[in-house]
Amino acid sequence: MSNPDHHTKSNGDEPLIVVEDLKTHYPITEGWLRRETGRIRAVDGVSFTINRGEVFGLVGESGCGKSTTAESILRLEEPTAGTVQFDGQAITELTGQALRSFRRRAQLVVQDPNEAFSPRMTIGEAVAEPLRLHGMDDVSRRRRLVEDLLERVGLSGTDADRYPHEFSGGEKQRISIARALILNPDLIVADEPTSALDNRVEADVLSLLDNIRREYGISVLLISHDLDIVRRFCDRLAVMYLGEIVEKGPVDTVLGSPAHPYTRVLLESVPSLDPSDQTLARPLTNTVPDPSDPPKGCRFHPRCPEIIPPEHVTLDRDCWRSVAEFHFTLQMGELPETVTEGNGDAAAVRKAFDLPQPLSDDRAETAIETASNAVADGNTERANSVLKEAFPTVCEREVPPENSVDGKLAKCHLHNEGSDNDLL
Ligand SMILES: Nc1ncnc2c1ncn2[C@@H]1O[C@H](COP(=O)(O)OP(=O)(O)OP(=O)(O)O)[C@@H](O)[C@H]1O
Repeated sequence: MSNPDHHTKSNGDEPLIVVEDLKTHYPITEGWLRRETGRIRAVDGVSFTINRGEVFGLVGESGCGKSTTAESILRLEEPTAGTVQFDGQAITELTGQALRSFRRRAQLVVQDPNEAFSPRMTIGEAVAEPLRLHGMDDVSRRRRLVEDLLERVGLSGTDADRYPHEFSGGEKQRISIARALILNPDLIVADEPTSALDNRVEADVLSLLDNIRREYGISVLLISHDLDIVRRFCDRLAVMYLGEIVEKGPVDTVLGSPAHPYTRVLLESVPSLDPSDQTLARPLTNTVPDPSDPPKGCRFHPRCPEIIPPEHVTLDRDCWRSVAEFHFTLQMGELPETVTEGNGDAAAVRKAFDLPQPLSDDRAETAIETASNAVADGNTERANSVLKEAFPTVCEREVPPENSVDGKLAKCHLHNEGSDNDLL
């Protein structure tokens, strides 16, 4: 691309972006003195790298911290801790000219192109605006660059004189991409770039992004909750849950043979003929915990269909899953409609959770009997404490390390070195 603002891109093999233990917390305040009473731990210790010219995907349910991660990388949010290196420089230390250069080299494409343009500015003016702001005063030169870029994103040079309302959503997103490209960036952050578009246009816009990164060697951070999009367009990805990355690695291996139970839940179906495997793709509980008070140990443990039983428990997998579902459903306050606390019907409690009577493990049976009686007596607090004491799990007790599993990293106790939990 001929661009006077062109900077020399480093061709080193080192990654373009290195994020280390990044934390971005939002304070929760109270009263007119705005006293801090807590913190939303939107991003809570994430590490990953983005290589030059690659598309890196960040996936996870709404609210898991994807946008906050992106905003922290772009310095739109101030990180609470950790570092982000961009081409070897810590972005939080940039000031003056270096900061301006960074702003030019890292561009954002937002979700909704309908909100990205002023209705009073022509498309040409909008696309040229970053050039003007960065000091290029030569109007005809700006115009040439804009026309060239509009053609590259599949529009015509003469479209520069038209206004945003004359374009469809997909065309507007192409124009947003042209605007992001005009300063010859090294990184484009695309935050759910097609969520406001219909499926047909979505594929066109994503193919455009893909072509552009191939043509210009630009890195793309693609944020999406849609695993199909990530599968088609990304080289590597990170899966986020409650402010943490639970699994990361090449797209083929992470989505082809996910190592983390949460990734399996996101994928929804385990490719297996064994129907009991299907239950492993369904979370134990539905509520995503509050990011200001995340669960101890593994943050996914109250929902994890593959939660590890205590060593002394000898139940088979399905039965243990029923016990765990009872335990955490009660803890999260999600009892099914068929269970009425305090109605004296302990059998209904067992039935609702598919807990056979008696269980094959005596200690487990005693605990389940006591806990279901406590629910039937309306004493869920006692039921909770009985279950907590009877079924201690490493998943609740300890924060899992990042374990390497067949070319991916998974933050899960199932893959701890020396663990035979893979057999579960
Ligand atoms: N400016 C803010 N102030 C306070 N809390 C915030 C702010 N921005 C985000 N949050 C909270 O931080 C958490 C992470 O939000 P974030 O938008 O990063 O998640 P996300 O994965 O991008 O979700 P979505 O897909 O819905 O955009 C959420 O609990 C959200 O409510």
